[in-house]
Amino acid sequence: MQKIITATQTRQADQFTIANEPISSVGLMERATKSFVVKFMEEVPAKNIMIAVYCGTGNNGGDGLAIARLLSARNYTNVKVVILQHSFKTSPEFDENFRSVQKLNLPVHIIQSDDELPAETSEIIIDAVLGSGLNKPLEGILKQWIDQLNALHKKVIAVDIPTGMFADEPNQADSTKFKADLVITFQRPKLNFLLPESALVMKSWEAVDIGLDEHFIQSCESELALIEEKDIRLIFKKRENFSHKGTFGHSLIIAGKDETMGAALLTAEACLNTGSGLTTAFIPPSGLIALNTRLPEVMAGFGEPGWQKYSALAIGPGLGTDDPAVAVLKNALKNFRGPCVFDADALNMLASDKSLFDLVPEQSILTPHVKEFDRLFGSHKNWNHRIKTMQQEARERELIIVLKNRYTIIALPTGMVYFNLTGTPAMASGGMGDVLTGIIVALLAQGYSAIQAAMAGVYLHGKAGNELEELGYSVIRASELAKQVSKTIFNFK
Ligand SMILES: NC(=O)C1=CN([C@@H]2O[C@H](COP(=O)(O)OP(=O)(O)OC[C@H]3O[C@@H](n4cnc5c(N)ncnc54)[C@H](OP(=O)(O)O)[C@@H]3O)[C@@H](O)[C@H]2O)[C@@H](O)CC1
Ligand SMILES: Nc1ncnc2c1ncn2[C@@H]1O[C@H](COP(=O)(O)OP(=O)(O)O)[C@@H](O)[C@H]1O
Ligand SMILES: [K+]
Repeated sequence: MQKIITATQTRQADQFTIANEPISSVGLMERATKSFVVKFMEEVPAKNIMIAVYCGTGNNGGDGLAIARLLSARNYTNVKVVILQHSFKTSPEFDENFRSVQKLNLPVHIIQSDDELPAETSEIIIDAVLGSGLNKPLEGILKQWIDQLNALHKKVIAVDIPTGMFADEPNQADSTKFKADLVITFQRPKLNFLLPESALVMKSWEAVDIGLDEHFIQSCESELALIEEKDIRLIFKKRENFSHKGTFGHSLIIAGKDETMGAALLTAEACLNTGSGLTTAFIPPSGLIALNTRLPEVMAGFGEPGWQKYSALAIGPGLGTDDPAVAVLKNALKNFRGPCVFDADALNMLASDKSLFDLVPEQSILTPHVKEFDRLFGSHKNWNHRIKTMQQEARERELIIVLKNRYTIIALPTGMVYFNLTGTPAMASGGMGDVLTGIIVALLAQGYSAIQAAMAGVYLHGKAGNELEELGYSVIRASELAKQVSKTIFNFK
């Protein structure tokens, strides 16, 4: 688990590292920019490409100057520096790197407030204008310059954070930000990189280690963290020699209606492949032939389930929200006493009847996508706002809320909020959420706690997608992912 820290805490981590390593501030900048350059060289291997490094006059600008010098030392032959002198205030680290650059044979253009931007012929722009020191949206001449640069549609690689983008405060949708193809960021991704609004500003990001004091970072007060593979490895138990189907629990899936039987099949298939000992799917009779044909390992259930024999329940995929579906949900809420995952239409029914929502047992897992989330908890002005809501609701109702997205967010009853980084846009296809529900219920049935099942389930789901993408899938069918998950778990051994 890696804590996500704010811009202020990052500054404190810089200061702590400087004081305790010890290392000078400019030495830390040198280390950061060397890490940047290593990643940059992987992205842009052609040494003769024209590169313009746009620098501000603070430490992000200081980074830009150091990067220009380091690229030049690594035989990039067409590097120039453009300093946007929107203010006459410079940082000492900027000054020191400016002196170093002046000793080299690098073209340096200083643009002052009443100057026009010169024509730009470089193919690559490095954005080192402003970083985490941003304290207000861009305005005046700086905004004009960045608007002009955006209009050039060059390939832009930003240092640490795109100019004009706040790291952790909500960003105004219409404020000017320097649009980046790639952000090479220091030590940790910033919170806002993980939220969908960032797509307006940046296409991708890579975090590079700059040797900030990790002990200090992990001790920062933060309720936000990234899930790491090692966290999931700690969760997984090996299947024992004398284990049998009874060891791995019995999953109950209540899902599907005539038009959406596939949702039930996908949930059940993922559940099987995640190692549930037994799986029973309560589906309408119209789905029986499909179930028996496609998934002979799964038992079909009709009528009233014998609730006590099941270890875990998943309810909702493709279930519909008509009166019989409501009756089924009410019946489950009244009678089932084991761990539950509520998905899709179960969430929609909970949203339309808050008295039902209040019956959801503590430690249950809810897996809404954003629309289901807003139906449950009301509309939100932005994703930062959604995180606050899920944190509050998870705490108050003692639930595990899994808000699905590119980076799925998991809020725990403790108030901690985890971001999952596995997954790929190749997974953006129908039925993928049903598969996640099947994975989670299988983990619950095997005796993993709700927190473990949610975290490991989300991680595995995305990891299976990554594995398939590496095998050459540009789009992944949910049923392919449901198959892959068994191999993904195997790879964990
Ligand atoms: N050793 C270290 O410390 C390391 C630091 N590192 C690097 O430092 C970066 C942070 O640097 P930074 O704090 O100097 O801030 P930066 O983003 O360059 O801004 C400069 C100044 O601009 C101003 N300003 C703010 N908003 C504005 C606006 N809208 N329009 C106009 N001006 C505005 C504001 O000045 P003020 O308004 O307060 O006078 C601000 O102070 C960080 O992202 C990373 O790249 C790494 O090298 C690792 C080691
Ligand atoms: N761009 C993406 N990157 C990573 N994962 C994605 C992406 N788009 C969708 N997913 C994943 O696919 C699943 C979609 O869930 P959901 O919207 O409920 O699908 P459905 O209702 O079709 O089953 C979620 O787990 C989500 O995280
Ligand atoms: K920047």
